[in-house]
Amino acid sequence: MPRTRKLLCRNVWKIYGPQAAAFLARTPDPDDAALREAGLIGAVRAADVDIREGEIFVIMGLSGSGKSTLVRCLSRLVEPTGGEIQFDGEDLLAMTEAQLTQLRRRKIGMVFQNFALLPHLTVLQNVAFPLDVQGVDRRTREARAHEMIEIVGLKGREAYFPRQLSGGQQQRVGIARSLVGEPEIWFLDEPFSALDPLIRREMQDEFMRLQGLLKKTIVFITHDFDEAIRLADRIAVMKDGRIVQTATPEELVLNPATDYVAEFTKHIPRGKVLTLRAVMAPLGRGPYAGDLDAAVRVADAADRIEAANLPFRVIEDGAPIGSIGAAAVVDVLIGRPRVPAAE
Ligand SMILES: Nc1ncnc2c1ncn2[C@@H]1O[C@H](COP(=O)(O)OP(=O)(O)OP(=O)(O)O)[C@@H](O)[C@H]1O
Repeated sequence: MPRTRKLLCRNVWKIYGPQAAAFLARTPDPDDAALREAGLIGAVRAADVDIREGEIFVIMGLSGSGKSTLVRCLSRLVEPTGGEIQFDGEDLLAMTEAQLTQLRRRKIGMVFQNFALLPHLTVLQNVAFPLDVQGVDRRTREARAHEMIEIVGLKGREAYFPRQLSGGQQQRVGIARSLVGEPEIWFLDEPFSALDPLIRREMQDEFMRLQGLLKKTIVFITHDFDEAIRLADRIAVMKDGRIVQTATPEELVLNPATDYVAEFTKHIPRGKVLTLRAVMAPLGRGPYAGDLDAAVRVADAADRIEAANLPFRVIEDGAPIGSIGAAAVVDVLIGRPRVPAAE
């Protein structure tokens, strides 16, 4: 996993209601009762987030858990009531309005659930719009917009208006527009929630393909745990304004921190989440059918492993670290607990 830190939050709070800042100064870690008594809403409570360059960081939680508020705090679209936020090592909360505007224009791309396209502009004009605001000349911005439209698969529809496009196509325009300024960090707030399930899956695949090309740092909000599992390098699970656990999908499934997290992970097919590293046996004497990467998910390697007569070596950083055979794969797929033996 990439290590350079992109965005750091320490003890971030967003409390809505009268004199929230003074209240937080007096009561540094208010519980439910203290907030209720003061007539305040703790939308984000003591959030710690550490987002690394190039990762897909998903914030997952049910409606009202504080996801949107937290993400808006990260770009100061919402002013945090307390805490510390660093963007590329710079103190976000100390920035002036002008610095923030520059930061949002040049470094941040955003996509929302409701597409938020400008209805009277064509696809080309919508995608080029952020560059227009930045004062980029027409030739350059249209050339960039054409490039992005092609990347999201809408070539040929440049002259259409949003109303002439399907929901999935409109969201592709939103995605192209959010990327046209070449942001360093990409915030997506429930971008696919308004789409029907089939199109939604297609857009998730498309999103992963784009990320393979662009390798952005991504903060992705969803209330759908399946979506989180499919897309995330790491997931922060929120409940009542608090982050209850931040972990890889695999860690969440193997070691849920609370019953609440366990409830989400319960129905997730293990093979889709567990990697070969998590289920492999010690290295034996061989012979082996071949090598497989330790980070591959069991479900993705299952066909190959089951079709072979011999086990595979599991490789990490070029070195063999274990072995995996068909029996172990079947155990994971049917959810049978097992102590792995060397193969
Ligand atoms: N401007 C506001 N004034 C008062 N309370 C607010 C405001 N914005 C959000 N809240 C409250 O903060 C809490 C968190 O809201 P938020 O929108 O961040 O949740 P969410 O997890 O993004 O929900 P959803 O998935 O429904 O968008 C909710 O209880 C909400 O009612």
